Parts: sequence; C-alpha cells; structure tokens
Amino acid sequence: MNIFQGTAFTLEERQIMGIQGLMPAAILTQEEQMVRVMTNFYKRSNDLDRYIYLMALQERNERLFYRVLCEHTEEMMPIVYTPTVGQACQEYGVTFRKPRGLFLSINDKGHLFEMMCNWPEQDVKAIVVTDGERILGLGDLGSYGMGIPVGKLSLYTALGGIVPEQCLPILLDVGTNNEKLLNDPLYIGLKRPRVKGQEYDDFVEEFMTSAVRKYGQNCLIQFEDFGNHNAFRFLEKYRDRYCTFNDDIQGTASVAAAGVFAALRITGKKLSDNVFVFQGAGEASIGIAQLIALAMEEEGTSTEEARSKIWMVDSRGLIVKNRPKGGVSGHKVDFAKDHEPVDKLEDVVSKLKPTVLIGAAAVPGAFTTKILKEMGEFNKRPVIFALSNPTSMSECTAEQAYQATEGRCVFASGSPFSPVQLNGKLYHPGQGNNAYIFPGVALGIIACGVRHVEDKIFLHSAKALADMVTQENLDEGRVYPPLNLIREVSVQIATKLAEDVYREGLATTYPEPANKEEFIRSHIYEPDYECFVPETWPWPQN
Ligand SMILES: O=C([O-])CC(=O)C(=O)O
Ligand SMILES: [Mg+2]
Repeated sequence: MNIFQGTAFTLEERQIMGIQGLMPAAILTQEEQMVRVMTNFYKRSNDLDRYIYLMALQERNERLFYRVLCEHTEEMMPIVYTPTVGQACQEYGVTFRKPRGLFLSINDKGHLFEMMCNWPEQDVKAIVVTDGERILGLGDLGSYGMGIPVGKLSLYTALGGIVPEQCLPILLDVGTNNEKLLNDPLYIGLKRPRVKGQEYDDFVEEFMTSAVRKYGQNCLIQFEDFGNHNAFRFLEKYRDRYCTFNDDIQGTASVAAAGVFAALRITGKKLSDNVFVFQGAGEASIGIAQLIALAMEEEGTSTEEARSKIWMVDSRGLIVKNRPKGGVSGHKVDFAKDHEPVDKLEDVVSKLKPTVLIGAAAVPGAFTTKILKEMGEFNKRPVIFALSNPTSMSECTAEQAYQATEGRCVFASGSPFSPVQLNGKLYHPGQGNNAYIFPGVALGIIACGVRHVEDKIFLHSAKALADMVTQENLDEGRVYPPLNLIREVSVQIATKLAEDVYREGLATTYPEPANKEEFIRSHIYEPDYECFVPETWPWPQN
C-alpha cells in the first residue's frame, strides 16, 4: 500500500511519524498539490513524457495520482491509456523505471503459486493478464506489453472505483517472436521465441489454478491482448470454471453494440433492418458480431436470420463458404455466406451496401475515401466505426469520415479523435473503447461476488451504456456519453449488473442489498488522503 502524501502530511502526522523536517514547512492540500502536478504535466512537451511523469506520480503518491485521473479524466485517459500507452509499450525498455505488476515467466513453471505469494498485497480481487502477443493493434510486444495491464487497472480504480491494492497486473512471459525486441539490448523479457503448444497451455493452466488458490474463486481474471488463436480458446476453456472474461472479445463487443444501439436512435432503423460489414474477423469483430446477433435474437429474430445480416471481410477477402483462398475456421464459420468470393473491401461495400461498417483489424486506412463516400451515398446516416487501436492503426480519421459523408455519418473510433469542424458545424466523434465497459463490469462483479461472467452481462451493459446517451448527445453526433461522465457510466453499468445477478441468483455477496445503486456507490474508492493521527492525539497532558 502506498501511503505517501508528501507535503500534505499535517504537522501532527509529521510529528507522530517522525518525519518532521524531512519535508519543507508548508502544508498543502491535495488540491494545491494537484496544481503542481498539472503544471508539470503541461510543461512536458510530448505525451510519452507526460506518461512517464504520471507513472512516477503513481509510484510516489498513489492517491494524488488517482485524484488527478478522476478530476481530469478526459485529459488523462489518452496518456495513461490508449493511445499513449501503446507508444509507452513499444518503448518500454526506455520508459521502464521501477517494475510494476507481477512478471511470471515460462522459466518459473512449477513455482507460480510461490511467486504470487511474493506479491505484497493479500486481498487481490482483480487481475488483468496478458502474454503480450497482440498489444492493441501493434502486434507482439512480449514483456513490453506490461503497460497494458497496468493501464487497464489504473482505469479499474479511476473509472470503476476499485481499490488499487485489490488490483494485480500480470505479464506472462513466454518469449517473443518480435525480432526487433530479440535484438533490443534494453528488452526486459525472455529473449527466446514464444513457447507454444502443450507447454504454453500448461503454463496458463498453472497460472489460473495458482491465482485461484491464492486469491479465491471470486477473483476476477481479465484476459487482455492475447493472440487471436489463444484468446478464443482460453475464453471457452475457462469461462465456466473461473470468474473470467476477455476484454478484447467481450468488452469491445459491448461498447460497439452500445454505439450501434445509440446510432439506431439517429438512423431510425430497427437493429435487424441493418446490414453489417466488418473489416476483420478477429477477437473484436467476432465478439461484436456475436453480441449483435444475440441482441437481434432477444428481439425475436432467428439465429440464422441474425447471422445473415452480418458479413465479414478478413485478409483473404469476404468470408464465404468454400472460399477458394480458404481460411474459414473457428467462429468465422458462423458468419460465412453462400456468396461468390470478393477480394477487396471496396468491392464488398459496393455490392452489399452496408448500413453499418465496422473496422477492427488494425489495417490503417482500410476505409478509403471511396468506401466512405459510398457509405454516404447508400445511407442518409451511415454508421462508421473505426475501432482499431492506437490512433495510428485507425481505419480512417474522424475528419476523413465526416468529410466524405458531408458530416452525415455516425462515427466512432477506438482511440480518441478531437471534435471536427466542418461547414461551420462541430462534430463530436465517439470513443468506442472498452474503457466504457470493463471498469463498470468489474465493479459490479467484485461488489456482488459474481463467479461467472455470462455474455448477457455484456449485452445488458451495452444497453445500460446506450441508455445514458441523451438526445442532446445524439444531436451532436455522439453515440456515447461524454468522457467526463465515464465514472457515472461505470456506476450505472454496475448497478444494472447487480440488479440482474441478484434477480438470477448469480450473486454470492449476502445479504442482498435493498438499494443496489447505493450498494455499488458504497464500494467506490475515493482518493482523498487518509488521516494518520489517532483520535487521542495529542496525548492528554495529565
Ligand atoms: O486498450 C484499448 O484501448 C482497447 C483494447 O482493449 C485494445 O485495443 O486491445
Ligand atoms: Mg485490449
């Protein structure tokens, strides 16, 4: 636990702790300290330096760090999280100061439980784990990927109100296939090719059993930025045995579905009246497609019909049955169509005339001007989501999308874009990032003691998020609530989750709270300083 409060320690606290004189005489409030932080923050000339500055603050004075994140969320999120965290991971060898989180390597096989016992906190309620194989849309960053669990968990606290000591970032180091890192003298991980097959699976299995042995069956384990092939396998393998979910599949699905639900209020269409085209058929696309299909089914559409509205394009072209180029396996099969092969996204869009176009394959520029213009020709209000992260991987920029559609598109992206001015009107692109979902879902799960994270949770969270979008937001082109409300979004998602899980007998925290929202709010961590002076201080004189 980090208790350093610096110049905010009162005189009594300084005396009691024997630290008087170890700091200057002035006694500052947390608000005054925040002025210093913000001044330093603005002085930095680039975002990576701002990231390094904030990480040092987190290390030095955790409560002040979270106060800053809570009060300046919109400004801080792109630094401690996407997109800057991506750059920080790419340059982790240089940004690295003091290790944060737990590093478990394949060489430690057989000792993972003992190593978890080295972690100083005992009451861990949430783990975010990665093996660094697919960090955002940046690919294999090996151990440098640790920035992601650290960043995600700082949002657990800042946005979801989870107590920092209850959060544990974990990096599973099984090597890397990134040549650049293998030749990088500053690389912090194992310099060996990735371990695969049975040995890798056994290692992950040992990690899961050790985590639960140490922290209990209720410990929430969020899988993050694993390679496609492993992400789906582990989700299937562990979802019924552990309290676990995959953020890139389920969290992203939820936030994208919420954006679609809100967009329907603008386009005036029913969900099942849409034609969806996905650029990509990886974790995010499959997750979104499955959740949208589930939402259609809940509205009475058959599974077959729901899937017929959803088309996918991967690196080998449109996903059709018996594709000459092959590669239709796993969940892609569910969305494969009886249709002639089409190689290019541009041709797919021309032929299918989608109402909703979603990109999540980290192919920058995949939404060409021609595609965007056609979306504008086919639809009064085309829905265009460029979800790949970080910004450099986005399928198009917000400006390109608004320009090509004369401002008519409903646009959202995974990484933030600034508002766009076009013909005298200001357009607010949405940030369709799972950060709207995972902190609230985690808060609800931890507070209610949920043991299994069902898909329905993500569908209902999507609806709760979409419900928070006001008519005024929609008029501005927003399909998500403004980021400065994101903490409240988490409370609403967690409250909805609490109502559902108690009704369905999935909660294990008893007695059942009568007022779910109050119950959720009572769990929220506040970064105010603690008082270290016992009530009896100063001691009575006689
Ligand atoms: O981290 C983010 O910004 C969203 C996410 O999970 C990813 O892109 O992998
Ligand atoms: Mg991710």
